Amino acid sequence: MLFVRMLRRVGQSPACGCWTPVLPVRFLGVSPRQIPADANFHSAFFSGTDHPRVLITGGLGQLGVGLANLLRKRFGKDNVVLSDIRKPPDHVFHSGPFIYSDILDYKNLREIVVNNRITWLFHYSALLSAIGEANVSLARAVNITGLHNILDVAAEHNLRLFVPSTIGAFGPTSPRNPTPDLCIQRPRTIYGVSKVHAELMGEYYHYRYGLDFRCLRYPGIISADSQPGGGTTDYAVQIFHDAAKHGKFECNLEARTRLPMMYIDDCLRATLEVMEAPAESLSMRTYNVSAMSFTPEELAQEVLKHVPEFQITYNVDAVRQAIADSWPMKFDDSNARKDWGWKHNFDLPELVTTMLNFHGSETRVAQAN
Ligand SMILES: NC(=O)c1ccc[n+]([C@@H]2O[C@H](COP(=O)([O-])OP(=O)(O)OC[C@H]3O[C@@H](n4cnc5c(N)ncnc54)[C@H](O)[C@@H]3O)[C@@H](O)[C@H]2O)c1
Ligand SMILES: C[C@@H](O)[C@H](N)C(=O)O
Repeated sequence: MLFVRMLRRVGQSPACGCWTPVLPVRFLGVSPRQIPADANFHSAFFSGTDHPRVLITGGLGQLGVGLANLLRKRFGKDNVVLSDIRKPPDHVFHSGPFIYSDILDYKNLREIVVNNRITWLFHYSALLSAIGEANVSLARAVNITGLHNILDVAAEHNLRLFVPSTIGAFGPTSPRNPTPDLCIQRPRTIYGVSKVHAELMGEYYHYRYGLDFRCLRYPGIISADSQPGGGTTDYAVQIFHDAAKHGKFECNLEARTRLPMMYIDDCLRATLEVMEAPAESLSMRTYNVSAMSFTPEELAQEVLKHVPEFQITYNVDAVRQAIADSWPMKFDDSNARKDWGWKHNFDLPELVTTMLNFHGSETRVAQAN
């Protein structure tokens, strides 16, 4: 299929001297789709009763169902459409609108946005760091080509767009302890490269076309009722299942590998908060967000307080270890705290108690308490 993009310049903004909304328009067939020159791309206003209509892509992964639950509580069940290319389990299918959406299919994306009158888009589809290294061409397609489709559909339909980035957007030449928002970003994974690309493209679309792009760099996210999708930080989720069930865990990272981490409730709340923040409060469009930072050894010590017989052993995965060694050890998120009031609720002790309470009701955690 031939995609041709037309850039339409409509004049210069007096405030910044930059071009005011200039739109990429895709031609599918012969008729160009044009958007009124006076369209407001910076912020859509929603009153208390006029909620955003939300689409979540890649929604059946570790984070999407939790995000849908949070957004449905806030905006109403029917205003949040979850989508993925996989078949949803029964409880997800019955919990609110679900739709098939392949982000590589632009026409399908556009149909969904139009038919559901979408105004906010949370773009969660991706291949994560470890699985991306095992399948570089698919990661490149989903994480880069897919992102281009998302940016275009968001710009064409005046959506507010959230795209998560990651600690993986930094590399061995970045300052690692702490890692600030603005510094060298030369990641060595296809995942990291695609996320730096997403940050830069989103910001470019913001400054060039007025797209309301918002992005947080998440740490490794730890969740109790959803499984991670093939990342380097997955050990910090699996350890709780294994500690509660078997009283032991084999870790695929070295004992002293320090990485930034966050409990899922903090991550999803940060996501909603940055999307609801007034545009004037955002001095940047891509922010680090942080909560805690620990090593497998430190995590195991905390688990031991709840599961006295717990044992951790190490069988290091060379690919994951090399990735982890190139990532930040600690994240500097002072800009998020200053600009839109970010504040985490879960530190290591609360995280471990919460995770083991979830997994432990009929296991050795319960017996120990
Ligand atoms: N989980 C974390 O620790 C973490 C940390 C930092 C950033 N992030 C980012 O947050 C987002 C969500 O992460 P996650 O952990 O839920 O990921 P995940 O790997 O668990 O889920 C990704 C989803 O994308 C879907 N997907 C793959 N190809 C697709 C396609 N062509 N079209 C539509 N969907 C497709 C998959 O089916 C999957 O359900 C990702 O962008 C990820 O990079 C996650
Ligand atoms: C850190 C994050 O992006 C993901 N959990 C990964 O390890 O790939």
